[in-house]
Amino acid sequence: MAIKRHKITVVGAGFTGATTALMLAQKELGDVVLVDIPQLENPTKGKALDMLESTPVQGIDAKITGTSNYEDAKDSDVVIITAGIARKPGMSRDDLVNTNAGIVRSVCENVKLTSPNAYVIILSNPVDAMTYVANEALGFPKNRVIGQSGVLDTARYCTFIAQELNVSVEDVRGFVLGGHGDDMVPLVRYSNVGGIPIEKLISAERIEAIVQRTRVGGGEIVGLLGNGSAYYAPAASLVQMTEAILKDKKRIIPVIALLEGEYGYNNLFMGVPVILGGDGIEKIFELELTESEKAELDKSAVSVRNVIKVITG
Ligand SMILES: NC(=O)C1=CN([C@@H]2O[C@H](COP(=O)(O)OP(=O)(O)OC[C@H]3O[C@@H](n4cnc5c(N)ncnc54)[C@H](O)[C@@H]3O)[C@@H](O)[C@H]2O)C=CC1
Ligand SMILES: O=C([O-])CC(=O)C(=O)O
Repeated sequence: MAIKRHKITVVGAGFTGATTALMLAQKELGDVVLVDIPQLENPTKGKALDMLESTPVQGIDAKITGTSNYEDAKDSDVVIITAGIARKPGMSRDDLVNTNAGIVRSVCENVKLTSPNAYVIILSNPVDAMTYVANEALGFPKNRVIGQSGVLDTARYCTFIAQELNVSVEDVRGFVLGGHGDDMVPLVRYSNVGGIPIEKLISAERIEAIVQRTRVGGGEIVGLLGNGSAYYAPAASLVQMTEAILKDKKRIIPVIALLEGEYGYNNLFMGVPVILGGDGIEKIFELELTESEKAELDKSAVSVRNVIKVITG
């Protein structure tokens, strides 16, 4: 049988969705279908066509199409969900929960019917709770329902460490665990630069400042943009996750996964380090945590559960 290109659907053709579609095409990860609501069908087609017309200039082979019809997205290998509203200054991600739960649920009902074998990556906020909602609506095996938070939060953390030391971002390694809220848990003990623990290179006071800036990193961008939230780094994070799956790279990265006993939590979707490869979430790593790290993770887990309670009652 002829080898076919991968098919990747991005639901939500707004800032994050459109940026993700372009970045996916630029990496030639597959053909991209951009889906938005029927009222926005023409602008969605227009964005996709504009991107497609950039491909000869960029020297990339990828079809990019826009639609509001899930039949066009049929049998996608990966579906990325960015549909929903974004926060504005003064709002928390949790303020989006009721509106976005309805949107994510209806999107997932369509995805379930048209791409039953897809690996689904959720971005819509509050993302831990939205991954829970997606899982309920999809009914897919847990390795195929994956939320994005940790790649982005870790990227921000590593950016700030590289800036602090004036070294290459390529040499910075770290992990941010927990929910995608202001009580996320950057793991300082597991962070290094070129193998050197950051605690040997940066003062405790400056590390604490980096941790705090990471925790409110999304809010920093929301404050600067004034009318929406981050999209370049979130899109890059989604592309890294998609690439890990489609190329079976077996990356070790933090994603939002269903926890069934890991770290002592049950029936909870939250950010933990996993192997992400051709079968989605292939393994969850349970890192050894100190008492204070575990207490921070517990606090973050309580926040995630409280948001889920808003929708489940
Ligand atoms: N988890 C994370 O790390 C991040 C999450 N986000 C979240 O991603 C979401 C999208 O953010 P942006 O792209 O900046 O917002 P945006 O407003 O630019 O785009 C959202 C798009 O979703 C579409 N949409 C709404 N209902 C839909 C439906 N039922 N079906 C298909 N499309 C639908 C809208 O028409 C709009 O085009 C927000 O909830 C935001 O908070 C954003 C950045 C990072
Ligand atoms: O802050 C927001 O609302 C969007 C987001 O999740 C992020 O950029 O981390």
